[in-house]
Amino acid sequence: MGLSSDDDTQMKVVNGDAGYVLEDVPHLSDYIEDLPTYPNPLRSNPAYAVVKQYFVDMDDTVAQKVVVHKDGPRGTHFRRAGPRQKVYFESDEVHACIVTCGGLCPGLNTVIREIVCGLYHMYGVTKILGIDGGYRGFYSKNTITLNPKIVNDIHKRGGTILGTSRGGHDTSKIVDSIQDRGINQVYIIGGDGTQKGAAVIYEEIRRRGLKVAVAGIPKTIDNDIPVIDKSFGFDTAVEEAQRAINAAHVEAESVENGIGVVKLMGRFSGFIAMHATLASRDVDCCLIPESPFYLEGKGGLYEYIEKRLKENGHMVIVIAEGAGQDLFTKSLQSMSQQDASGNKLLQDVGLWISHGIKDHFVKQQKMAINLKYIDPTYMIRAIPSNASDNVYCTLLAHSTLHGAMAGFTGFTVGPVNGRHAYIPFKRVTEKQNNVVITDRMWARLLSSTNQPSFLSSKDVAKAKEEEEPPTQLLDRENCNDGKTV
Ligand SMILES: Nc1ncnc2c1ncn2[C@@H]1O[C@H](COP(=O)(O)OP(=O)(O)O)[C@@H](O)[C@H]1O
Ligand SMILES: O=P(O)(O)OC[C@H]1O[C@](O)(COP(=O)(O)O)[C@@H](O)[C@@H]1O
Ligand SMILES: [Mg+2]
Repeated sequence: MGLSSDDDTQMKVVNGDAGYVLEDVPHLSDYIEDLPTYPNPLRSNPAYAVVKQYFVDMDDTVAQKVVVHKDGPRGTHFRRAGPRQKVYFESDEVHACIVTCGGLCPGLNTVIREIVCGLYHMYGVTKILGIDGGYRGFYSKNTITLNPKIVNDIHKRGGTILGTSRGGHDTSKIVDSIQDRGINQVYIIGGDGTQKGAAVIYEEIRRRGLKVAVAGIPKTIDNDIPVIDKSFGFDTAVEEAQRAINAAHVEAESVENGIGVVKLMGRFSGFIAMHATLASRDVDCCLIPESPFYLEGKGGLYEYIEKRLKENGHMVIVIAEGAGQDLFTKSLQSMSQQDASGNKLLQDVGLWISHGIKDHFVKQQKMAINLKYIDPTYMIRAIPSNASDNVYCTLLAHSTLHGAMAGFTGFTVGPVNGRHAYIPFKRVTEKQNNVVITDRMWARLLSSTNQPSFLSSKDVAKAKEEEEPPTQLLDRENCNDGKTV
C-alpha cells in the first residue's frame, strides 16, 4: 500500500493491490505530534462490553461500489465508521458543540439528541454546547447548554431546538469563537453548503494547529448529497407527501375533469417527487428539474392532460419546485435573486403551471376542467422524523461521535452501501446527486405514470451519451435512487 504524495489536507489517498483505493479522512495526529491515547471507555460499558467485535478494526474500509466484475479494479473505499479501541480525548477533556445550518429536515432533533446522549452515556462527556441559529450563532448569539435531560423529548418535535440560518459563515470569527470557548469537538449538521463551510472551518483549525475534531453530519430534505445512500429525513418527507397526493387524488376524482397539482420540494433534484410518485400510484405525471418538459404542441404536457382526462376523467400532477424553471423565469428579474447562502431563489412553479393549465383549457374551449393546487412544501419537512429515520439518525450520531473521539477530523459521515463510513468533505461537496433520467428508476416512474418522456429520440441519444459511463458497472456512482438496482 502507498500513500499518495499530494499535500491535500482534506483527503489521504492510499493505493492498495488490485486497484484498491482508500480515500481516507484526516486525523488530528496528521498535524499534531505525540498526541496521547486512552483506552475507549466503552470497553467497560455494561451495555457494550458484551458485544462481540464491538470495535471496528483499524483496517476496515467500505467499498463505494458493490457491483463489480471478476477482473475489474477493487475501486474506491472509505474508512469504516465506528468505535475504536483507542481514543484521543479523555472524557473530562472534551468540550463539544453542535450546530444546525441550512433548511429544516425531519430528524435534526434526533441527531442532536443522540449526539448529546451518546457523548454522555458512552464516553462520559458532560460539557456540550448548542450553538444558537446556525453558523452565525458562533459569534453573534449565546450558547445553549445541552445534557440528556434537556434533549430527552426533542426527537418528537419537528425543526431544530438549536435554530438554524442561511448565510453568516465567517470562518475566522467562527474559529476564534471555537478557540476562545475551548471547544475541541465540533459537530456540524447541514447540507452541501454547510459541509463546504465545515471544510473551511476544519482547514482553519488545522492551520492554527488546534486539537479540535470537526465532524459533519449531512442533512438535506432534497437527498442531493452524493456518495451516501440516502439523507436522513428523506423517507419521512416522502411519507408525508403521500398525504398531499392522496388529498389531490380525492379532490380530482370527485369532480368532472378534476386535476390535482401537488408541488413538492426539490431545488435541483427530483428525488422527493420521484419517490412520492412511485409510492403513491395515483400520480399521472411527475415533473422534476432533471427532466425538461414543454407545454404546447404534440407530445407536450397539455396534450397529455387532455388525453388523460378523456381516458380517466381526472388526473394528478406532482411537480418538484425546481422543475421547468427555465420555462418561465427568463423574463423575470428574480431569476438572479439568491438567499443569504447564495442559493438561487425559485419561482412558484406549482402556481405558474396551475394557471397555465387553466388558461390553456379556457382558451381551447374544448373541455371545462376543475383544478386544485396543493402546496405542502414546508409541511413535509417541518415534521418529526418517522421511526426508520429516527433509527437512522441515531446511528449517524453514534458513527460521528465515535469518529471524533477516535481523533478523526475533517470528515462527514453516512451509509455507503449500507455500512457507515467516514467520507472526506470534498467527496460530498464536489457535486450534487441528481435523478438520472436515463436510468432504470426514472424508467420505472415513466412506466408507472404513463406520462410522455418529453424527449425526442435525439434528446434520448444525447442524454445517454452524457450519462452513460464507459463501463456500466464500475464507473457509476452508487446511489440511493435505485439506479444500480
Ligand atoms: N461555499 C461555502 N463556504 C462556506 N460556507 C458556506 C458555503 N456555502 C454555504 N455556506 C454556509 O453554510 C450554511 C448553510 O448553507 P445553505 O446552502 O443555506 O444550506 P445547506 O447546508 O442545507 O445546503 C450557511 O450558513 C452558509 O453561509
Ligand atoms: O428554507 P428556505 O430558505 O425557504 O429554502 C427552501 C429550500 O430548502 C430546501 O428544503 C432544502 O435546501 P437545503 O438542503 O439547502 O437546506 C429546498 O428543497 C428548498 O428549495
Ligand atoms: Mg444546499
